[in-house]
Amino acid sequence: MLVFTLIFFCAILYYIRFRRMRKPLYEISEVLPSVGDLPVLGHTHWFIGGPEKLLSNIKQLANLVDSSGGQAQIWIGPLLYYVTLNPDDVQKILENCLEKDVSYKFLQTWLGDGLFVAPVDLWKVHRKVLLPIFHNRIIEEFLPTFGEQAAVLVKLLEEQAGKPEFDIYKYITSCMLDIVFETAIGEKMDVQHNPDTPYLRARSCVMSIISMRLFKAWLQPDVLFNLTQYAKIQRENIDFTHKFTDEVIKKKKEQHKKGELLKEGKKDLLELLLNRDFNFTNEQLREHIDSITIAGNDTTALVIAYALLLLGSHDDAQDKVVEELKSIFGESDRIPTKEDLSKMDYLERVIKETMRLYTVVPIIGRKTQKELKLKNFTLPAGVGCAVATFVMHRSKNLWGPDADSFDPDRFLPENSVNRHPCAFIPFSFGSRNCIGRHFGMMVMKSVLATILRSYKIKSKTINRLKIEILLFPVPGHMVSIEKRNP
Ligand code: HEM
Repeated sequence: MLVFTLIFFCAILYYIRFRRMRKPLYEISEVLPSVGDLPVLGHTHWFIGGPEKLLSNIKQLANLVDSSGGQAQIWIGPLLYYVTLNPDDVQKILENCLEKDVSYKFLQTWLGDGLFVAPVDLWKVHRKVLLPIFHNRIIEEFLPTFGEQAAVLVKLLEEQAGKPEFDIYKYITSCMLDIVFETAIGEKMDVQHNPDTPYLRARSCVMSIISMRLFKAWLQPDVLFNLTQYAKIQRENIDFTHKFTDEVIKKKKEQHKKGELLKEGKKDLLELLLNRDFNFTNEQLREHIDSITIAGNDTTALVIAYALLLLGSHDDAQDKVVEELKSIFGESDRIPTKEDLSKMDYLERVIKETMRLYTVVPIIGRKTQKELKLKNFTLPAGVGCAVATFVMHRSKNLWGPDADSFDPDRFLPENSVNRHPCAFIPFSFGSRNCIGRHFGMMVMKSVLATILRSYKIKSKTINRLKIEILLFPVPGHMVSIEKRNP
């Protein structure tokens, strides 16, 4: 009885302390608008269901937020989030809140303190060291790799030419894996010819478990997750992927020490990091390299595949891209150069419009570290901020009544002059934006230009989407292709 009374009192004391520590959150919660919440549950019920249901729930909730003034509080279990669709507030959040939200902790088990998830103090130091290796001048050195791998892709796609529709995403993601591995670590993986390796299986297994955990409330507490078989499977597969990168780093460091790496000419990102005057530990190197190869692969592959789906259902836009490519390349089948890419204005607008309509990183999560003064409220420290880019990118308030339709010319300079800098943020915004955005734009242009010079694409419109960390179409990226110059 005594023990029970003691536990009871301890629990009460803990609860009082917990409430007191979180007093500022409850105070702001009194004034922030709320929509779609239930007593006790808050908004947790909106985040239950499979990946497709989840996306449609989030869209419904966002519509409620939009129609009630564009900002609201969302409670997921004990976590308070502020959601705003107002670009001024989004700009303040992305410029001032550099700490990632707690939901990124599931990625941290894998990527440690890699740039993508690093705590802000460490991130500040490491971002400065990594920034120069993503300079345009360096990315331009990778153009031959982009072109060569895109040519392999075009060759492999021959097996589908003239046949019924197929999922083109698996071809593109293999091509992007080859590009990202060669440019990041100098390894020619040849995934395009060998898509089923133990390393790639391990990688996709970890991705699926993390994605599942992110949206299944009961798998989130470590104590519960560790009781499931997923915990063991995740550990084994993470260890496997870590071992792979560790071995590459060990080999490269030895070559670096012995002076065996080329002094001049093209270098991969890992070599460039070893050349920086900064002593990364092997573990930090692995965390950065893994973050880069993971953040740079599916994102770019998805945008390329969505662009093909959109062009496949908009013949006029596809014809315009092909005309532009003809004016640049004529009959030549050369690999795109820096000058070629700089002339692809219409293709660039197509890519931007694709990223607006299909924002592959649909939500960005940050956390206030200190008080943040917004237009109507001052948020205390410790509030999660959810920036729903995929909702903002289709907002009729920001993009007009035809926000849902495909119109690359929205991105003509004359149509963009009055646009808010945070109305279109597929690569996020502020100092913690995507470090690989120039890499991404160049690789997407190179690969799309190479595919579209060889094939005519046909597709139906996309009507079912799901969220699995990134934004995927439920039926896959189904297209049919025909050779342009058989
Ligand atoms: C279409 C292509 C891409 C899109 C849409 C994209 C989008 C994004 C977004 C939205 C963020 C911020 C995420 C957040 O704050 O939660 C981000 C960060 C990041 N991206 Fe990208 N990305 C793309 C391509 C790439 C590429 C090609 C690389 C590397 C080769 C890359 C590496 C990174 C890294 C390392 C970060 C973390 C940056 C930091 O926290 O300082 N991304 N990306």
